[in-house]
Amino acid sequence: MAVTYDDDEFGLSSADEAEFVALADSVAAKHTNKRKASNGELPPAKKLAIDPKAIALATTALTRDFAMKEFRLKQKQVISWILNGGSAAVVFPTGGGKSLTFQVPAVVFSELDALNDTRHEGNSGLTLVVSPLIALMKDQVDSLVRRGIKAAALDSTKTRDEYLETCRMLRDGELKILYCAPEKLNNEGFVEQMKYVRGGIRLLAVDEAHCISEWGHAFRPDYLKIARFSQEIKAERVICLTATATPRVASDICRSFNIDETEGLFRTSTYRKNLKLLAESGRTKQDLYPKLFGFLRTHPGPSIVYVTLQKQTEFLAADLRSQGFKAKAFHAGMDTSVKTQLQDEFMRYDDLIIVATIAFGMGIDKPNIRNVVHFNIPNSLESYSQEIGRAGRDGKASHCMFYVCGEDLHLREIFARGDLPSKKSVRRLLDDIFDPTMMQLPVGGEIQRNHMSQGKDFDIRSTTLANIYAQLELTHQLLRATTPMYTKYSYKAGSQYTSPSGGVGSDKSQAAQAIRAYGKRASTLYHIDVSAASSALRLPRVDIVKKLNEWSEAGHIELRPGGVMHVYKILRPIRSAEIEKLTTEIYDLMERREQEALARTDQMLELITDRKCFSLALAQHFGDELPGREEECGHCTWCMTHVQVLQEVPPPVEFNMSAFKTVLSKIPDRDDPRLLARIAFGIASPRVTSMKLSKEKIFMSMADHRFMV
Ligand SMILES: Nc1ncnc2c1ncn2[C@@H]1O[C@H](COP(=O)(O)OP(=O)(O)OP(=O)(O)O)[C@@H](O)[C@H]1O
Repeated sequence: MAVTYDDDEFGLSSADEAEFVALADSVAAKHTNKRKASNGELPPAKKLAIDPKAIALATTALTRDFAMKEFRLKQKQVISWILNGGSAAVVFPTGGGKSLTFQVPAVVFSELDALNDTRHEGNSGLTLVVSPLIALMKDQVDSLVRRGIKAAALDSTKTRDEYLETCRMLRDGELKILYCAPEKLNNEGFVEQMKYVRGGIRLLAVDEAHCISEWGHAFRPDYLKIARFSQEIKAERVICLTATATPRVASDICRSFNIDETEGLFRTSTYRKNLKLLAESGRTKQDLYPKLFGFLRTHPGPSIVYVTLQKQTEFLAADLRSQGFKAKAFHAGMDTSVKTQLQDEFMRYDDLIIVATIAFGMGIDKPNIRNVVHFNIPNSLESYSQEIGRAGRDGKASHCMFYVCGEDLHLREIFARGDLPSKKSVRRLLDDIFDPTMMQLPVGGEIQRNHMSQGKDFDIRSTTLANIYAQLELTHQLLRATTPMYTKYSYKAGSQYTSPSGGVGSDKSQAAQAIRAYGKRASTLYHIDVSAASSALRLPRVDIVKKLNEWSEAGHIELRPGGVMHVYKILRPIRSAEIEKLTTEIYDLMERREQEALARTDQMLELITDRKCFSLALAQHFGDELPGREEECGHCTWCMTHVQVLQEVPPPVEFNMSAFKTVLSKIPDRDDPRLLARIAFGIASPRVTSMKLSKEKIFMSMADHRFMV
């Protein structure tokens, strides 16, 4: 069984690559002069005195634009701090209303400017929101636009016309809020565009800000670049939002964005008194099925059951249906249309159980979810807290059940250990990045590297690879990612493509000729290597990409970009002798991350196996207490029974030499001991996949052993 990882649905955009560079240039040129002070620097952000007028405007906006009666939690404090010129970190629980803390200021800035006569119309600047989920961005933009607020998102789903309209609104200073994915910050054109946006970046909002912390459970290298981006675009102020931040992660966020930790950190209690945190253990997974069925029978209502693997969602949903429940599976591998339909159904019905991977839930704002069940061990206390936070938003009693079983530990260990390559792999990767040709290049020169093939060649997962590049970029300041390129495109051709007189046939431009000459047909698809065509014909590749996009938008072809080539600028020279040290530093850091990932499982288990109130333990993990400093919530499994939940771990097994010999007999390679251990334990990797081993009997044949043995 190969482990399929679920991740958020975000990605590099296809249609915008060529457009962005060209259009950003024109926007940049137009506004360069307007915003720069005489020394080329922006004037420092002007701090407003705390202004009751600002709060009055915010309150009016709340009712007028958002149709809400009053502010919740610390929304008002945050908004006034932001309007006052401060940067903030906001830690509100899931569904706490974080979005409003940047949306209200975004609307109010221009009104405040008019009132104080500080800026002319159209110069009130932009609120830029960096958010990892395309679906979430879309929901928020749709809802803002419905309310008459000028908002847009830049992502791969946008048509050319939508994109151009966004650019026009930016130029005219009409746009109030722009959403983008963190990957966008690698796009040079975009960074330039944001540097010179009309009125400047008044507010940079960073959603899911815990991803910037290396101590966080969901660290994402692209997030590390946001702090640098914020400085480069001279954002006047920043707001970082998260539902889960331990004190250490919150400090990290504040430090990265220069946020005043005493005054600019707004944290509200994570404790939700209507959530009953429950746990039960079983010796085997089989023991837990009847318990789950019984629980769902006695606790009816909309429910989410979280499992780890995509396959499990299907199996368990089928099991539940056979027991008479209305249950459906959901995971990231499904078609977008199916996922959207499932989400709609879940919103509509009051008896549907969704069995899902972690891909389900972000952006689901259903008030009456009665149960959130974890049928496997959650990733971390942070994920657990976020996932259970989806229950009972209507304030009514809801149940959060965690079924724990020793068998699941293996699965968690697979996840925790999957990202660490062998040290040799890291060294080979670095030798490939810093190859002799690269070493000859001057500072400022560019190198191109294909992550996909590097991952395969050196047996490193794509997330790990991105991490290593981020370290080279931010920690070691050797490289800097710039706009990635699609080297290869595939397309399906419509009748217009082949007709000599149609729109495409009559196109005699050089780019059109290049496509016709280099687009090679293979069954139903044409494939074109844009870089090869570009260098052979001495034609800028951007022209070919533009033409492909143009035909695609006109409906003549159906375009599918592929083969991303990452482009890096050289920031400083490196000597060959440095590479060994660099390898050790990078490897050591990744090894530490592996240990932290393992520790997160332990923390998750301690929460429910300790002799302690679950709600208190969870609150304390986030640097919080129960209201009134109570020691017990009174409604978790511990408080209700005062009996410890025992996690039944299978006893360790003796090392099985014959099983190991079988592994050795099937794998002739002896260059990487970790590869052998991975196969025996059941950890997939690019090399394991390319050797087609994950379906072999030896794969996971020693899953009952400890990995380190
Ligand atoms: N002051 C308020 N009064 C009434 N409803 C509010 C208020 N603030 C926010 N809401 C509503 O609460 C819901 C959750 O808000 P929002 O999506 O901003 O939460 P969030 O903190 O971003 O949650 P998540 O962590 O899940 O992203 C939304 O439906 C929003 O309209």
